[in-house]
Amino acid sequence: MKPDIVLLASGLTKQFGGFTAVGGVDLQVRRGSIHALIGPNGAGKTTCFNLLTKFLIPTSGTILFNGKDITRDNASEIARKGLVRSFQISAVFPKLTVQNNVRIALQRKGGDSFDFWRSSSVLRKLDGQVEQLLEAVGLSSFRHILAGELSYGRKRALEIATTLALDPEMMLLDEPMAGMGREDVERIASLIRRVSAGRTILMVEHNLSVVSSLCDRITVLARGKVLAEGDYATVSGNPLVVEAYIGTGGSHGH
Ligand SMILES: Nc1ncnc2c1ncn2[C@@H]1O[C@H](COP(=O)(O)OP(=O)(O)OP(=O)(O)O)[C@@H](O)[C@H]1O
Repeated sequence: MKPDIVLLASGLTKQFGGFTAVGGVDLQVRRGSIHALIGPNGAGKTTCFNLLTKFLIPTSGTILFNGKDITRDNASEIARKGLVRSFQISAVFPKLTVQNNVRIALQRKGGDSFDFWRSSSVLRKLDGQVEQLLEAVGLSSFRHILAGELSYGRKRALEIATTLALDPEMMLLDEPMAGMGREDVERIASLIRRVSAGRTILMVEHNLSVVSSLCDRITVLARGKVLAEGDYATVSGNPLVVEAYIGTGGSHGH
């Protein structure tokens, strides 16, 4: 049986020269949860995220995915194991239609061979999957639009579709709401809630109202360390968290 803790980081540390950006972070992400990593500016969220998604190599510490050590794996190795970072691995091609972007993502998962294209039954199956994914992210009526012409929020929805095409067990989202207007934020939040069924999601997110309504569990980082952890009510009521946010002028750059 797979462990209840799908992603487990222990003593995760990253130093840049003499500066410790992340220092001894322990993180446990429970299977099936939506988990957020928050914290004031410079807390080490991005560095931590890059360590977990293998964009950076830790100075020390270990990362286990489904109980297996992935500390030394690269980004494509962990993607094959079911741990996929959205918005990076799933690049969107702006000159292709929405539909073809999803098709290519599915084709990648399928192995990308010549035989693949020759079999019409495989092609029909693929069409069905494209349809399902477009529907899942609310882009069915935009299928023939070039991806580059989509609004910002819909582009993000397309990125989620191309990530879902890989059918990841765990999705890592880097600030999914960054740069969005309120309407898009609500649309993407409900999309994330829908696609979280049967998966685990870890996200770095600055928008605290999104975090409060979407996430089951929140880890607050400050100065490269875990300051608090729990549900939103617990962490937002923690005086250390309030102080950390006030001390650095908040997380929104005001
Ligand atoms: N490549 C690097 N070289 C040197 N220092 C770095 C590097 N990357 C990050 N840092 C430093 O590490 C600290 C943590 O940065 P990080 O970007 O992880 O924080 P963050 O919580 O994501 O901040 P923000 O909310 O502002 O994006 C910062 O002080 C930053 O200047």
